[in-house]
Amino acid sequence: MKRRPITYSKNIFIPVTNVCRNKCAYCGFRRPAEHKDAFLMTEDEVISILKRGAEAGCTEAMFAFGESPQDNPEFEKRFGKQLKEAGFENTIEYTAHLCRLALDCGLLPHVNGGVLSFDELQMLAPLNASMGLMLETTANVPAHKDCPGKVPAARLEMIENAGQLGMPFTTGILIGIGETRNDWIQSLLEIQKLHDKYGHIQEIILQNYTPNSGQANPIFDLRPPSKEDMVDLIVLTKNTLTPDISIQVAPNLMSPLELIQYGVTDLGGISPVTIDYINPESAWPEIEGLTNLLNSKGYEFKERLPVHPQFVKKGRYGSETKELIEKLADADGYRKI
Ligand SMILES: O=c1nc2n(C[C@H](O)[C@H](O)[C@H](O)CO)c3cc(O)ccc3cc-2c(=O)[nH]1
Ligand SMILES: C[C@H]1O[C@@H](n2cnc3c(N)ncnc32)[C@H](O)[C@@H]1O
Ligand code: MET
Ligand code: SF4
Repeated sequence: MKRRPITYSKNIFIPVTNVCRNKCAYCGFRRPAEHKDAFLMTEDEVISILKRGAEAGCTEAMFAFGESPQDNPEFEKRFGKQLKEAGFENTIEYTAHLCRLALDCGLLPHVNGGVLSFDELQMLAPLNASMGLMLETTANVPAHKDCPGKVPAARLEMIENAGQLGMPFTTGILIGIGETRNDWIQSLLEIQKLHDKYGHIQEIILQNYTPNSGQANPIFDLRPPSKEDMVDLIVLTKNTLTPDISIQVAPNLMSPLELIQYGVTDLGGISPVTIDYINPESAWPEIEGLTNLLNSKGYEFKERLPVHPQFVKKGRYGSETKELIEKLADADGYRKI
């Protein structure tokens, strides 16, 4: 029997702001608003990355950034003026504008800005090919101390809201953060439950916690998963979720060659242009080399859009992305070559 292809999306990563209301112990991306390296990207900075992405043939602009930065008065003090002068009340309004710029440059937005309210989701949904939020885990782990946005119920609620809005959605679980194996199963079951209700989950990311030098918080209860842990998780996922949900691992965090045979179907966003701002020391593999390697092992490696083929074929994505998706997709819903 012919295997289904392994897919990926050629993307750019736009980290709109690294200020965040949460303090995840594993995160090396966040900076306190008063820190010298805290930033809110300017429109010109974003445009410059968008242009480089378009030139390199990317189709996805992934906006991943700190959650509700304006909850922090220091953020308002330092960046409020920059936002207001650009004409925006808050980061989400600004992100909507950046999504429009991405579409103008020929790139399809995928926003993951942490927990968003229903109204915020509703504002961004038409401008996105798909959206995302990692569930992380259904467990209350110490690594999520002082993280209002990592309360499992808040995350599940947003994933449910995205389902009500009909958005193709990426979620996932992060392992090695103090959870148990039973928590993996509970997390998978909650994700499947929402998918049974709304049919909107396009992929589940199985992310292995990876230490990096940016971590500002004291590290407790964190353990980088072994290859064996990831294999167990992949097999569990394959046996728990319906097969219409892609199983994604990040090829810069663990060698995909040793994992794909267990049921991985997707390698997520790979960028020829930007680094992975979440794990900056973990370089992206080069796409051509990875393609040859996978082909030599008998796998087809196929480029998709940030919205998975079955949703492309159903016309299910943000209304304002329709024209570009129709231009970029082939008859099977993959990227046209
Ligand atoms: O480069 C990254 N891409 C991440 N992506 C993007 C992902 O790799 C792809 O862009 C999606 O498959 C959409 O095509 C995420 C997307 C989400 O919706 C939620 C979480 C992530 C996490 C990461 C990440 O840590 N690094
Ligand atoms: C964007 C996503 O990146 C994940 N994330 C955050 N920090 C790390 C890390 N050190 N290693 C692996 N994944 C991480 C979280 O799951 C978040 O939701
Ligand atoms: N801060 C958000 C979250 O952790 C988005 C990804 S991390 C920059 O959910
Ligand atoms: S992982 Fe996301 S939510 Fe957690 S501190 Fe980092 S930026 Fe904030």
